[in-house]
Amino acid sequence: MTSKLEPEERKALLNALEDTGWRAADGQDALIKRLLFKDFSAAWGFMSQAALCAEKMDHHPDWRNVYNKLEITLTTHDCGGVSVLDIELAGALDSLAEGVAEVDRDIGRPVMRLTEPVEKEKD
Ligand SMILES: C[C@H](O)[C@H](O)[C@H]1CNC2=NC(N)=NC(=O)C2=N1
Repeated sequence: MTSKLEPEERKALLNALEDTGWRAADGQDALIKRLLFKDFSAAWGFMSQAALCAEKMDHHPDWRNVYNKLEITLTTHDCGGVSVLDIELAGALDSLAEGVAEVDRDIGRPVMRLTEPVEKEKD
C-alpha cells in the first residue's frame, strides 16, 4: 500500500512542483493544476497521450475538460492523500504538456462551469 508523503517531504516536493503550476488543492488532500490549450483538439490530444501514460503508471488523473481548459487533480485513493505516485504522475504530465499547453495560474477563479447559469425568466 502506498503511503502519504511525510509533511517535510511533501513540502519540499510541492515547492519544486509549484514552479510548474501545481498547487495543493483546497479542501482535499490533492494536487491541482489548470492548463490552457489552443483549442479542444489540442486539449484532447494531450489527454489521449496522458491517459496512455497514466495507464502505464497505473495511476490516473481526475480531470475536467471544458473546450481548451483542463483542470487536473491528483490524489492517491489507497492512502487518501498525496503520495509519491502523484508527484511522479505530475512530472510525467508536465513533460507531455511542454510546448502544447500553458499553465493557467489564475487558480483563484471559481471552478469552471459546464454552462453559464440561466437567468430566470421574469413573469
Ligand atoms: C486497483 C488500482 O491499482 C488502483 O485503483 C489504482 C489505479 N489508479 C489510481 N489512480 C489514482 N489517482 N489513485 C489511486 O490510488 C489509483 N489506484
